Amino acid sequence: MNQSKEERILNFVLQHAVRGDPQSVVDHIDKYCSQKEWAMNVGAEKGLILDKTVEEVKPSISLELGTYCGYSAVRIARLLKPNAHLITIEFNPTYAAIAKQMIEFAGVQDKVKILEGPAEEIIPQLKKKHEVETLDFVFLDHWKERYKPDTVLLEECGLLRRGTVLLADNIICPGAPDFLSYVRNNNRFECTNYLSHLEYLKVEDAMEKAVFLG
Ligand SMILES: O=C(NCCO)c1cc(-c2ccc(F)cc2)cc(O)c1O
Ligand SMILES: [Mg+2]
Repeated sequence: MNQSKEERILNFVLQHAVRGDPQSVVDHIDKYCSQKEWAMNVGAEKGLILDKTVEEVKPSISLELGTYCGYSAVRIARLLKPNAHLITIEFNPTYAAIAKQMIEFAGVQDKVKILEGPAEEIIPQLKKKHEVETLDFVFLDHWKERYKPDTVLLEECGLLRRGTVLLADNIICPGAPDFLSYVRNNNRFECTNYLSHLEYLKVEDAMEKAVFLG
């Protein structure tokens, strides 16, 4: 049976990257996806914005919406302090299976918990089932039409606290217009826009940081 693009990305990493080295895994995914097949990883340029945000926040508990192949989960986990954790939610079971192997190969499996299913079902379970109090950092990179409803859901579930930082990918391409107007017109969020480019291309894209003010 023919391999999927995501399996080809994973195999390239397994064959060429250094096991237990998250930077090597990140670099090899970027190498494959810039030279062979485009894929929707956040990529190196927007990845630097993600890195700077994680380094600034120093989160103890982070949530990622949209795992895909695990690129940004590995990217975030490599920067986490000891005993800090990332929960990443992926709707697509095939992607989740690839990401699990990617995260284990990178050696960050003790810092990352992958939860499979729709975010709108899992978010309400985070407090009781996954012992989350409040979130320090949220990376939004799943279905763009879910950014706004899931942000509202995070707030309704009491998962945001004063200073929780949301960082959203793809604000221009594909775009998340209802999310953008929601956070920018809501006086409980302090927003900053970071202009960049779509992963592996010259196409414009941006990330939006929205700090919850409580
Ligand atoms: O849908 C996305 N993510 C959720 C997947 O479950 C996504 C899409 C694109 C993209 C696709 C097609 C195109 F033509 C341009 C952009 C880029 C991204 O960074 C993304 O995160
Ligand atoms: Mg994205």
